[in-house]
Amino acid sequence: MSDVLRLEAISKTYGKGGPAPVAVLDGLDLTVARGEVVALVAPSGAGKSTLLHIAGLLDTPDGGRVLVNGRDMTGLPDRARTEARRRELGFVYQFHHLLPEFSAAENIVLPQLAEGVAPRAAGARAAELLDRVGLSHRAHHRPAQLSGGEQQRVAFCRALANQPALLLADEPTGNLDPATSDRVFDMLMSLVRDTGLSALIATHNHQLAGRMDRVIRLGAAG
Ligand SMILES: Nc1ncnc2c1ncn2[C@@H]1O[C@H](COP(=O)(O)OP(=O)(O)OP(=O)(O)O)[C@@H](O)[C@H]1O
Repeated sequence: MSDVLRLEAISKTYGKGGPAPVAVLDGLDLTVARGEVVALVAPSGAGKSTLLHIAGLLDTPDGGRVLVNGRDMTGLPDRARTEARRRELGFVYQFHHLLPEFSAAENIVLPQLAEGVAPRAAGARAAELLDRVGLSHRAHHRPAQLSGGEQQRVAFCRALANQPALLLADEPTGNLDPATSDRVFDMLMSLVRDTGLSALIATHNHQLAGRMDRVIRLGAAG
């Protein structure tokens, strides 16, 4: 079986050894299989961001193992983790975090150049991705010239630019009004499905969660 992501017995406590430790994750197991789209539903404070940071190699657990594409990332030096993050993972956040001084296309080209892709090929990939989300006509606009939904669609393209093995998304449409959220989420899902991408997508929206292959609930409610 090939799991793109495997979290084994993950535990995390903030402020360990201090006066007010907060145990957030305690022996958590989670897998995302190749091609699978998994929803992560959690009440506020249950540890969703903590989990995504650990899965995204941005934070380390106190105990347990993180495997990406079968490779144990636990205990790797920072540099190797950063490299794995850039090569294998794509991120989408609630807010787009696009570079304001660059155009939509440039925001998708830049991460590819950082990975050594030739400028012409990077440009072609950006154009193809923008076309898929219906934004070819906005390629040369800067983020401030785009609507919230358009900005988020560009952020999806950027996350997919280097063809990651796994997409991690934290409330990717949480910042948008409900109608726009539905439309933009549809685009994300078809982009993910068309490219056979695996994804772990945190959302408070149960309707959106229900459209994914599997729902994982964290914490008591959810
Ligand atoms: N650096 C930290 N030090 C101490 N406690 C922390 C720290 N970061 C997070 N926490 C606590 O850990 C718990 C989980 O935080 P986390 O950000 O993972 O929650 P979340 O599920 O993403 O919440 P939300 O949906 O509201 O963003 C919360 O109770 C939070 O207060």
